[in-house]
Amino acid sequence: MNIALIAHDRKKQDLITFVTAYQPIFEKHVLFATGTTGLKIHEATGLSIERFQSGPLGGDQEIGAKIAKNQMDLVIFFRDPLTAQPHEPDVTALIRLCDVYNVPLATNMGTAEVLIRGLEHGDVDWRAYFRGQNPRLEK
Ligand SMILES: O=C(CO)COP(=O)(O)O
Repeated sequence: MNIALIAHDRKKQDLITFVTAYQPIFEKHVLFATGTTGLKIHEATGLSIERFQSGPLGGDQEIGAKIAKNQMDLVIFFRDPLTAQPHEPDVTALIRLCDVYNVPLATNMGTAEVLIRGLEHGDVDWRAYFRGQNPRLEK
């Protein structure tokens, strides 16, 4: 599965902690991230992550483009609900595209726990069928 990892600055440590806790699961999938988030997760875990631009410079939109092309299966986006973001329209657009394409989206750690355990349990396998692929054959 293709998984996008994104966190606003005050949520980055939470996401690093989360990915570290579930690293054995994340290792089985293809990871993408906005620029700074991806760098920090890579530094903390050594996981291989394809990085896009930093969020304020267009990274959210790049991930949105992959969603629009049916190339993203799950999005974990730890938003900071208490800090205004200069690129708020991009954040809103990314979340909107997840809803347009029925891509599972966690915007906080509580939901991310449920999603990642469900992923391991095969509950997201329907995404691969949706893409016309066998979920057991792809990384
Ligand atoms: O701003 C972001 C998401 O909206 C995240 O971007 P960075 O990962 O580059 O900090």
